[in-house]
Amino acid sequence: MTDIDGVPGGKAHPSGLTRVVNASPSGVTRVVNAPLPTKYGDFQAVGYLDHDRGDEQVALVYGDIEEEGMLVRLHSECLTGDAFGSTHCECGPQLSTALREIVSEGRGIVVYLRGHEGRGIGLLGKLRAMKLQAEGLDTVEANLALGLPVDARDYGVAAEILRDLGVRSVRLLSNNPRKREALLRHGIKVDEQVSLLIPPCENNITYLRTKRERLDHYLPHLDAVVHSS
Ligand SMILES: Nc1nc2c(ncn2[C@@H]2O[C@H](COP(=O)(O)OP(=O)(O)OP(=O)(O)O)[C@@H](O)[C@H]2O)c(=O)[nH]1
Repeated sequence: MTDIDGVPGGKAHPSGLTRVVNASPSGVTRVVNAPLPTKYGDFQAVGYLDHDRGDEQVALVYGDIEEEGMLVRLHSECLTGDAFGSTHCECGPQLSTALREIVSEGRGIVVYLRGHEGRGIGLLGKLRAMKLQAEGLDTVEANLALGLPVDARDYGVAAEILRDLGVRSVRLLSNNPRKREALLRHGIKVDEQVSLLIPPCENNITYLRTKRERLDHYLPHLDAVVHSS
């Protein structure tokens, strides 16, 4: 068990508010731990600086950290879904469900991945892709029509953050097999992939079917939905 305030090599920042830990060789620095009470439960927000990309990253930690088998969600940033409640995708409900499941388990971590917006093509790229989807392309075709990769996300920073927190193996809350493969590649064991199935709605059923058919996401619950498109 690792206490996130007791990181080896950690030292109190003169401000007394932050804790600065030496940069790890892999390029993330833990900058601050702050209590984050939420409507789901009381988390610790652990803030990191990613030196390679310059991104500010955050991990939400609930309960005591275990080295093995932590329930972990790697959540790709989605301003439209997470903050605005867009029903184009299921990102918002996936985030809230993950936070709830972690609280109900008593421990777990959400790594909220900045720089992953739009599967890595950025907010403006995603909005342009959404416009093309409204005109009839699917989510894969839309990225390609813009001359952008279908999925440009890298999970190296997520693995570095998990390692810094003292996590060696996870139960991964995700329907995307590529996240599992990416974590394994970056040296974090995945004991289990725990699906995060959100009931579809009229606005996202086509998008979800595309993710299942073209991006290999595990979404068996879509079979139960009457085909409307
Ligand atoms: N390019 C693009 N990205 C989108 C679109 N809708 C949502 N996203 C982004 O997709 C990312 C989430 O990826 P998904 O493929 O939905 O799910 P995932 O994270 O791979 O898999 P799960 O772990 O099961 O959620 C977020 O960064 C969203 O901003 C879209 O229409 N086009």
